[in-house]
Amino acid sequence: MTSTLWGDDPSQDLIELRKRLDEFIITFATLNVSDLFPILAPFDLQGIESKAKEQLSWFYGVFESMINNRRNIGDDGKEKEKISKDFMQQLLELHQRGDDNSSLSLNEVKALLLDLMVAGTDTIPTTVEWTMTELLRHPDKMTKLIEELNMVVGNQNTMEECYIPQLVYLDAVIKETLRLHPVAPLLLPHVPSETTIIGGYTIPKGCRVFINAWAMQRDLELWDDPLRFQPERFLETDINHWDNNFRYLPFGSGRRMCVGISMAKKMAALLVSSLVHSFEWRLPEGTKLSLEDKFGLVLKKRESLVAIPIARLPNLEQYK
Ligand code: HEM
Repeated sequence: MTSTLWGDDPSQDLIELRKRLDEFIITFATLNVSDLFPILAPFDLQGIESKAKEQLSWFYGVFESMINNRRNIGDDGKEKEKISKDFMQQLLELHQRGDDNSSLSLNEVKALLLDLMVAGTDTIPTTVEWTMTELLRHPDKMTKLIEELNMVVGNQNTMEECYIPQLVYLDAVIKETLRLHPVAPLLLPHVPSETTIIGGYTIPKGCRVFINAWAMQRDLELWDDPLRFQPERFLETDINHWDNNFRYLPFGSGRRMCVGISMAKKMAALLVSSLVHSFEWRLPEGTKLSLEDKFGLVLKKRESLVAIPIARLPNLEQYK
């Protein structure tokens, strides 16, 4: 994720960055009484606001020093070429554009970098972990996926991105996992800019609205046998995250839906398919798979999945 955002900046301590990000996500997801009783907000009773400000200023300091490093890179062709494609460079170009309609302030650049780090870091590994858990719980679905991988990729090749469009069962497996285990179960809070009436309920301007996608995606009135892991349901119909019937919302909907969908779908598909194509997976003796989750900004497994990989490909060279 960080290499997509700002390439390989050797001045960054990635372990420290990851630790700080985990702490920031916890602060971000902590229930704040001021959100429920805005009159209490000035007192910051739990100290969440001051902590968040401190954490933000640490991240913004890191981004500022990276941006300054960028500015010090001269017109040396090689260096310029290396940084030209990363996200930070694209944002800085928008910052330097200087036209009022589309240029970004430096604070907006820093906020967007942090936004993408928070949104893109835990979501994909969590989706992969839930997918592998469901496949291990359902050996018949795992076998079907292995058969598809054998047919499309074959065991003489290594899984690569170019095979993804042909892996339709894999796509259905990931969609079904996101139906049962949406990583953002309540999406992100939305705030209407106008008072609206929806289904007879008045939603006042400025109030905070949470959408319970988790419950909608398990609703008996909307899905057949909703608690069953059944990827085939996505092969038989064309339910998709962009359709407008609002029963399947793993990436949200409308103008504020996830901006990372295409990266997320490709990375999750590449990771799951590489794991399943290259290895046979077994659970350690006596382990029972748990589906318990842990509520937070991202809906993670309560207990991490532990599984043992056994090489499946005939040629050990393929693992290098
Ligand atoms: C499987 C992985 C992912 C899932 C399930 C997911 C899901 C979501 C959901 C549900 C929202 C809130 C939408 C709403 O409230 O209507 C969201 C927002 C967002 N996501 Fe993702 N996401 C994933 C990966 C990513 C990645 C990899 C990135 C970045 C590269 C990303 C960037 C964002 C951003 C920036 C927003 C905020 C959009 C806005 O408020 O305008 N997401 N995502």
